[in-house]
Amino acid sequence: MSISIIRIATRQSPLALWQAEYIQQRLKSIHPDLTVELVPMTTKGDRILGTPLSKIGGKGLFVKELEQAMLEDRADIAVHSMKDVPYKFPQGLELKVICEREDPSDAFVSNNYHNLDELPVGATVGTSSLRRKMQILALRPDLHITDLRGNVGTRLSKLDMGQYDAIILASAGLIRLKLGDRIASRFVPEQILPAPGQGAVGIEARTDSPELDALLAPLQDEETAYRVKAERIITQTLQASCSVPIAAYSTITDGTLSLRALVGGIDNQMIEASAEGPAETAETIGKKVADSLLSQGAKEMILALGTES
Ligand SMILES: NCc1[nH]cc(CCC(=O)O)c1CC(=O)O
Repeated sequence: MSISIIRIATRQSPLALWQAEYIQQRLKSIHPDLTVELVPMTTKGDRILGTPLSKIGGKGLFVKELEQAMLEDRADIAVHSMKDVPYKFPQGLELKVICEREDPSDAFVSNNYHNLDELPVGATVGTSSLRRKMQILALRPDLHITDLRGNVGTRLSKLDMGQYDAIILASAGLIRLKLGDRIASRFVPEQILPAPGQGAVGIEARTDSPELDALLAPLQDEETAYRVKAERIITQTLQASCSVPIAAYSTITDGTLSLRALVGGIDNQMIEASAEGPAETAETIGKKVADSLLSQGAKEMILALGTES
């Protein structure tokens, strides 16, 4: 029996819908006879908006309902921002493909200032990401970092209402929503190292679907897949939840993958490691960097964070 329809489980935020529609269009253009439908749903993460993510159980809250739908055969695939996908998949589901990466950088967004250096002493910067917070404070210890949640549009309106001098968002999300003109400047990885997988979307589906796998395979971007694989090994090896400030970013030049990662602890302590090698050995490179972080006490730092507040 051959597959004639693919149902995409999706959240209803503008960014989630963009990603689902992007995959819908790509699948349709590769397989013109295929019907590709969206199955919109609301997740727990969408319902609880007032509390910092790190306090309510993390990013997994945004994927559970989608995963349930696939396991119960109400949907066939889910499209994720790779940086929001926990490293562990539930029994019966797996990551199938990783698509081409958008700009992986973090963006400085402000109506009054061009970059971090221009901000006056003690200015207020909005972000709920511990990864962004630790790296901004390393560059500018004087700044006040305050929480900022909600989807991209909500975050921008909070900036526009004057609650923050600047906010930090992923460039990729802004570009996809055609809000790229809100980017005042982009951070280079030496300033703010991106989150593992930032800017890449991936597709999750049931493990027992070889026919579906064949339909999805052409969407894979090999370079991005190696890079994201290397970056995600860090989170996986350290078994870090999203309440741990972790950054990992890699590039591939002439077949050589270079990976750098950071882990933050209490009192703005920060450790880092890097390694490189042939792109096909992405996993080994990831493990090498993770081992170096472990030997510098990453595990103890993470445990200390957990018992902090
Ligand atoms: N945490 C929310 C989230 N998840 C994915 C993106 C967009 C960038 C991407 O696809 O990596 C964003 C917005 C942001 O962090 O500003």
